[in-house]
Amino acid sequence: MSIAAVTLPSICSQIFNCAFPVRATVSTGVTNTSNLAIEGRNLSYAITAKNGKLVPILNDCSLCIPSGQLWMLLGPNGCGKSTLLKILAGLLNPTHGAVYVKRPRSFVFQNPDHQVVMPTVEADVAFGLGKFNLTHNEVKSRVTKALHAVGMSDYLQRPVQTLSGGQKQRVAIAGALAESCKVLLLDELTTFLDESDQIGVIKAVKNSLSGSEEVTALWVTHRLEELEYADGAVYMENGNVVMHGTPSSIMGFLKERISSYTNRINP
Ligand SMILES: Nc1ncnc2c1ncn2[C@@H]1O[C@H](COP(=O)(O)OP(=O)(O)OP(=O)(O)O)[C@@H](O)[C@H]1O
Repeated sequence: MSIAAVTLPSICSQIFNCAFPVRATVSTGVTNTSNLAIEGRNLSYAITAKNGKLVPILNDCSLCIPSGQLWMLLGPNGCGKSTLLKILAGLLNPTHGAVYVKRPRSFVFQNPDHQVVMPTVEADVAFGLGKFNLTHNEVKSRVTKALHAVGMSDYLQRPVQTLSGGQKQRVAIAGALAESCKVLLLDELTTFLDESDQIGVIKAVKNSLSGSEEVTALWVTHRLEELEYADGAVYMENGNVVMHGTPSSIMGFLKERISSYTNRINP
């Protein structure tokens, strides 16, 4: 499949049955008029090097992700995945372009030991709810529901230091869900996990999207096998969004790439 066949506007119009773009833009972002949870348009990001020169990290990246779906953000080391995710999380400001992400949004970090801060699972998931002025019963109900969504109901009183890496990631995701987060931005959560923890976390994310409230997840990964759990994927190289589409179209494209590379080095 050629890259041109799956450019962003064609994918957006296939998914949403509309032309791209169909919305008003303001200088600080994008006003969303369709059922998109995440939209980035022509996003660029550069840093200023010590010699004062601008070093481009992202070049004119566009993507759109429908509500209620799990999408993967894939690409080789250093292509800009985490930078793009941080822009979507509001942790970095793009040098150019417009971004819309449904609120509240939550960024979950790679290292499971950086995720959990309280002594028990229950206290950790409840931690972020302090700002909402909820009753004790409301807190309890949100914590229970969120832990159920990630398959951790039986761990309510567990000291967090006794959890595996994947269980810590699931507790962190439960914390975001308890806060009624609409968008989960997940940065290479499975990097430090063994295979069973890895699958447990992906399934927990998938399950957390199937509830009544529409939660959307964007998952950064290196692992192609994780694509099978996704509803869609964005593939990046060298600071560019190269392709945006269904997992099978991305997989086909990557297989073609790998086989042409293999043919070149081993004719
Ligand atoms: N603050 C910074 N200063 C200098 N270079 C940076 C900075 N932030 C990112 N970069 C560079 O930008 C490029 C993209 O980094 P980024 O972390 O977004 O890539 P990535 O695709 O997430 O990589 P990985 O898969 O290895 O985590 C890399 O070459 C990185 O070294």
